[in-house]
Amino acid sequence: MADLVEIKGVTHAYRTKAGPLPVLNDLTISIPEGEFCAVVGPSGCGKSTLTRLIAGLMKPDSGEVWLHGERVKSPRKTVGMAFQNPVMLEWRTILENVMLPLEIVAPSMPRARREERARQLLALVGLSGFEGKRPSQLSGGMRQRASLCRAIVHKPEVLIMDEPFGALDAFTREDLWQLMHRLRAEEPFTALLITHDLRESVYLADEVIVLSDRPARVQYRMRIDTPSPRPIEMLYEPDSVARLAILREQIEIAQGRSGGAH
Ligand SMILES: Nc1ncnc2c1ncn2[C@@H]1O[C@H](COP(=O)(O)OP(=O)(O)OP(=O)(O)O)[C@@H](O)[C@H]1O
Repeated sequence: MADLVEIKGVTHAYRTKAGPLPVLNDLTISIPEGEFCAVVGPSGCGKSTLTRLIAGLMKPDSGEVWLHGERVKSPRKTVGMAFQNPVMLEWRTILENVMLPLEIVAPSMPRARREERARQLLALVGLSGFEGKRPSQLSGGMRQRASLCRAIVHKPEVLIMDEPFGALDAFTREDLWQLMHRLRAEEPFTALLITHDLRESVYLADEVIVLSDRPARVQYRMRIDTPSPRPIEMLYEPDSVARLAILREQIEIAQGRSGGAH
């Protein structure tokens, strides 16, 4: 069976005043249904560009993007997205923010059902009692929890996350990592996570993909077969420490900084 997300030989360059800026170079990545894929790579190598291509917000110069066996040619309503700074509408309550994708994807769903679904997810992430608050009344971590609910409320084909935990303090970040595993157990999804945090990639992903410097190509892949949910202590085990060392070295190679001393 075809994988849920298929990126086949994608090459792309931005047109800039200074001429073409090649960002992706014959990139091929597949994510099977229900898997969690993390993409790491040097700053500016083209990771966010990849998320825009999957969401159908841009078309590649060559190559193909497929979702659920359908070629992506225009923006997809059925993709869930979460970013570093969640864009929440201040004039709507948290509950109404979370319900938003359902209004777009399932406009005929009765309001009571949309509300029930949003409340159920908010309870799952520990935000019961905050449904009526405005986004500015929540902490950064709470806003990110709500934004994750909004990203999965409509059961998206794929959940795309671009540095969603990057702006949070270390403790809140680890809390949210654990929450991701709980969410996966309750609400199975297929995910692509862009991150600069190697520990995050090892703790969360079934496969970690290291991209080379721009124009990005797949430089290295690592499978992590530890079943989800994973205890946070996993990160301190020798297997994880060894994986982190390999990934770190791969990033150094991608940045052209490896002296081969490791
Ligand atoms: N619309 C655009 N027009 C021209 N150049 C762009 C555009 N969007 C991104 N770029 C450039 O393309 C390159 C890749 O950008 P992209 O945001 O995909 O990288 P990234 O890996 O996500 O970066 P970071 O890790 O810093 O978030 C960068 O050099 C960026 O400046």
